[in-house]
Amino acid sequence: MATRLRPSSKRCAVIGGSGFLGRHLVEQLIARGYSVSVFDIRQSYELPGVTFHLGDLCDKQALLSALQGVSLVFHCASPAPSSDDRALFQKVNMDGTCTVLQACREAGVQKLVLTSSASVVFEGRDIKDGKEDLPYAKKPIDYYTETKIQQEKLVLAACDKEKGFLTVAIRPHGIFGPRDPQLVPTLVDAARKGKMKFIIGDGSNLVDFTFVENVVHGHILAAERLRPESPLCGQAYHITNDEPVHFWDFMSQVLVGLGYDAPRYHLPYWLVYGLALLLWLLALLLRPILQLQPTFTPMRVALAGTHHYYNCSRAKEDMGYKPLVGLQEAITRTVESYPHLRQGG
Ligand SMILES: NC(=O)c1ccc[n+]([C@@H]2O[C@H](COP(=O)([O-])OP(=O)(O)OC[C@H]3O[C@@H](n4cnc5c(N)ncnc54)[C@H](O)[C@@H]3O)[C@@H](O)[C@H]2O)c1
Ligand SMILES: CC(C)CCC[C@@H](C)[C@H]1CC[C@H]2C3=C(CC[C@]12C)[C@@]1(C)CC[C@H](O)[C@@H](C(=O)O)[C@@H]1CC3
Repeated sequence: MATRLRPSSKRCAVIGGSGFLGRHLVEQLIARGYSVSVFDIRQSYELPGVTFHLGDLCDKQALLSALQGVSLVFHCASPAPSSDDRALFQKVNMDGTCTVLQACREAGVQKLVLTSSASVVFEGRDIKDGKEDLPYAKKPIDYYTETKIQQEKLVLAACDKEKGFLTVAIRPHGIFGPRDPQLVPTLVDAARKGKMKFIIGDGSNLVDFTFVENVVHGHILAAERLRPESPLCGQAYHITNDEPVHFWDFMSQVLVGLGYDAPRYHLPYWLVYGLALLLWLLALLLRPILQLQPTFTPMRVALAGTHHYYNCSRAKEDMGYKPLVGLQEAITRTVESYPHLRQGG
């Protein structure tokens, strides 16, 4: 019989540790004296103190070998929202998360911190200062959101103090920062194609964008405060920059910072949303013969034209969370980190 290593409290695993958030989390964990095993389908960097285990999180045996001697697991793996692949989201975010839970229990892991998303409550309608008690979206706009809801439910329901397996979910919103493959690159790509001239709606909608280092801080606080007697067990926590900003001001700051023009002309929200829906249907119909990836998806248009900002006082009260980096500094640092995406660069 295989011997099980005794879990050490400073030994953790990051599932999805090769990704944008995962890598920032790994770097901070190393700086705080943890030894880290990264489990991912790819290896995107090397770092002293980090061991890479390549595998799919749907494969329990592969997970089990990576979780040996680990007491704390962060699960921040997911297919990219832009893939819009229902089968893949179900397999990885739902079935795969069940496998992660089984593997954690079998390997004797004591704590699991899930990266969920504030979007689990977003249905395309305004959310102002939303608290964690908002109901899950009944009609999620895309497959990504649909499976993130199921994933969060699975993880929170698995919290079991008697069996010594504690879980918590972090719900960040609009993560940005250096090395993000999604927000800034998509924005710049759209600007280069001349698609960022327009403001969707009247431009007054307030939203949260959260600097990646603040999201990492929230994850580590949650892990360290998660104990049998703490209020964190089986709960979800919003982690934001706590500085809602006008969506189009944020986009303009990033674009202008990189040398592009800010969007200027207004288009009615419902017109753009309707067009995005038509385009999505067309892409779905043509999928067997042609792979279309529209820039303006219904989800992106909804996010660009509504209020969606969240209250993070639960995280402040229960885990002493406070953003470490303010929004202006975060935007400056992010813009500076993308010299290759500058206009003419
Ligand atoms: N980026 C955001 O704005 C945002 C906001 C809220 C929540 N989240 C959540 O944060 C987490 C991290 O997102 P990110 O932006 O860093 O994404 P990312 O794509 O950069 O990282 C995800 C990582 O998961 C890995 N992965 C995917 N499928 C896997 C599988 N089957 N087995 C093992 N590894 C697999 C990928 O290889 C990648 O390294 C995700 O769970 C996402 O839902 C992201
Ligand atoms: C083409 C324009 C209208 C917009 C260009 C920028 C967009 C690519 C981003 C603006 C808001 C971003 C965002 C996400 C992806 C990238 C944007 C749409 C998420 C949907 C990614 C997944 C997360 O879980 C969501 C969350 O709740 O944090 C993100 C919400 C914001």
